[in-house]
Amino acid sequence: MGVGRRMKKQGPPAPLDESKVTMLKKRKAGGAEAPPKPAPSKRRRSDADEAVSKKDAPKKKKVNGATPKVLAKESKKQPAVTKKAVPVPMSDDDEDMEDDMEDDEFGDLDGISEGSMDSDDQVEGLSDLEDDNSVVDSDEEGHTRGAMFSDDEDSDAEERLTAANIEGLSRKLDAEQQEEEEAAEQEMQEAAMQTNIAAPDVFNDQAQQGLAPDLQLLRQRITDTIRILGDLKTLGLPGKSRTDYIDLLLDDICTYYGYTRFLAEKLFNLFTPREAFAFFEANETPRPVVIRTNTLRTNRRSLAQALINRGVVLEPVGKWSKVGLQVFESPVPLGATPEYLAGHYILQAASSFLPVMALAPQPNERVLDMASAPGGKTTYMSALMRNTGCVVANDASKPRAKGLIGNIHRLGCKNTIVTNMDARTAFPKAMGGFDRVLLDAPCTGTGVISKDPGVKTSKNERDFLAIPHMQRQLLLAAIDSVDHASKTGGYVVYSTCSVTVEENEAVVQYVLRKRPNVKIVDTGLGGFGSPGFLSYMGKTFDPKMALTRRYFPHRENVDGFYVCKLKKTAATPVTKSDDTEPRSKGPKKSRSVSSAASSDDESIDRTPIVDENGHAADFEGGAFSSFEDPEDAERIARAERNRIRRKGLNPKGVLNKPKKSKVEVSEKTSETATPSQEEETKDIASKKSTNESKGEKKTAVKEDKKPVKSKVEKKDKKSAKKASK
Ligand SMILES: C[S@@+](CC[C@H](N)C(=O)[O-])C[C@H]1O[C@@H](n2cnc3c(N)ncnc32)[C@H](O)[C@@H]1O
Repeated sequence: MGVGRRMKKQGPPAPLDESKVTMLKKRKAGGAEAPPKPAPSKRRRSDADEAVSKKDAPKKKKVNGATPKVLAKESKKQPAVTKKAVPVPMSDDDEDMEDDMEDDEFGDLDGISEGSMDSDDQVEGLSDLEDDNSVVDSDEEGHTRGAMFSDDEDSDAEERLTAANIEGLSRKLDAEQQEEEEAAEQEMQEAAMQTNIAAPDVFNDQAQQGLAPDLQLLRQRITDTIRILGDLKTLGLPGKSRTDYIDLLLDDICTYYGYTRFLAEKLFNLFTPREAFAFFEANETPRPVVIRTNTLRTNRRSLAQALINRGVVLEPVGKWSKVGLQVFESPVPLGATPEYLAGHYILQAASSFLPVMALAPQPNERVLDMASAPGGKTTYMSALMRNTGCVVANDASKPRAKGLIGNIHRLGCKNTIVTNMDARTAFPKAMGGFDRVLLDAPCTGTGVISKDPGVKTSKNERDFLAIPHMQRQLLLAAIDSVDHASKTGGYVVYSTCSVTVEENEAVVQYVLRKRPNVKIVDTGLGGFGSPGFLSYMGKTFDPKMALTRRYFPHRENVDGFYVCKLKKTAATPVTKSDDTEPRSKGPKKSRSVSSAASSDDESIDRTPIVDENGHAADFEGGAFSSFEDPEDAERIARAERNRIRRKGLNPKGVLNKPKKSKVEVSEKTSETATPSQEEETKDIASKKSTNESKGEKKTAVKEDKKPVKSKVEKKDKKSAKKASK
């Protein structure tokens, strides 16, 4: 609450220093030579100033079609069930794609979000983030707005640019201050109300008196319940437990914001009750409109100048990006300006810059963008690589791939190849050995509810099983497609626009188990964002999970996002299915699973897999196996012995005879599968076998029968017949 979120800066924010704006405005009025005067502490603008600027100011359309004041009021007073989030302008690509999506061949990916469909630009990786002095945040103390865009252009140009933009920024600041004042007043009223009521009886249902709930009362009850949960001992009613209060709160959240109980609970569990409320609230307002400068065509200052000349009010998105511009007001549609059509920028959510910044692709590298449409991140990568090297931009959806191609052309990316394949099976078979891979995975979209409120009701339990399953498969394929011996890279970045643990930390944890040849490394995104979870609902994760980053709408005022960077330290060993060599004892030799590797012995990578301390890792029966797991093997053997005993035979005698094992059979059938697919499938099978052996021993025995029956059983029957004769 408080300042409208669209007006709030993104990133670790500090309020805009109004004195700097005032100072520059005065300089503008009094000539460039006018000495800077100290800014008034309370009001930014004199009444005279205000009158002049109000008279002179052209009537500008807010980028979202509403004034910030109105927005703020809406967000404060109106509940979600009746209000709609103010729409963010869509990029041409998004609009084009809407119809196409209907008959998308990937209709089975219904529950999947395309994420924040935007693109990215010139970020030179971590080092640039650290020493980016050219981008000066407007809120930073001790510098003037004259240094807003960069330090490599003459100050006159800067002055003109700033002066043209200043009026809009000044209006923005006024609106912000007014909102702040209103919010503070409301907060004081709420606080006064709350302190008067020692322990409100939230179970006395006044909110639902008629047919429709009284949303004002409902909201009050939500805040009351949260307050009580913060001090249950003192404020809780006798006989009412924490669970009772949480139950009531969840019901109210569902009614007020319009979520299914299933999703409300899932999201609620990520936070404290108070923070959960802030999260649900933030999902009701759109994030700020951000554009990314395409540095293949222009630079940020020139772009800002051109747009300001068209009456757009903007500001650098934050110190963390050299290429982002946050747009506050625009009298022109941002998806149709000459600059847009000329490919000077792309509409792109701020959070979607982050995975590319973490990946930090370098010029002349070979990079794969596994799920790339509509290409916000692909085109950013291309720009960072200065149109050198090669970006393979893949997407499984043909209609979406068309939008991707459109963006690639518009933005002038010449180092990009578009492919249209299912990345789970295509990579690394079709292509491998990349220096870096980005997997911006299809997800449930719980981080972008403000853009797509349909998520509130459309995502069910099945989605939260099927989508993480797909994400795991894709991430294994991403890892297998990277060249661990790359001189410049060897990195994979995994990102989603979802905030659930199932789609983020749990997926990463799964691949760490399956691929001990990768480790989590720092994203290089600095202190921006929160660390990944180290534990959740009784599950603990790799301690390095803290290096992964989470972004939330209510914390950073960006779309909910997750970014994890992995470094591949050794080749992925081949699984048995494509290992034609006899197995030797001791540390396993590994083989690069590139497309060539599966067919060409020359490319066998014999680098032993080492752990972080450089010791050869022993994967016998370990992370790369499934039915080879000792406990599975033991279960299978026990079931087999029991089966033979039930036949009245001696298991020792029968089992010593040579026979075909189930593992061999299953290997043959899965010969065509890629390693990642195969392991994922085996993993599910292995889980199944564990469940069966726990509760359904009979089924397990029955399943084990098949491969053995053909040879051993027939022999047994024959010898039994002979004996009876
Ligand atoms: C989050 S969106 C990608 C957004 C894109 N990275 C960007 O920044 O513009 C996820 C994409 O994954 C694609 N996708 C879904 N399943 C896939 C698969 N098995 N292989 C490749 N792409 C897939 C979807 O078509 C969708 O375009």
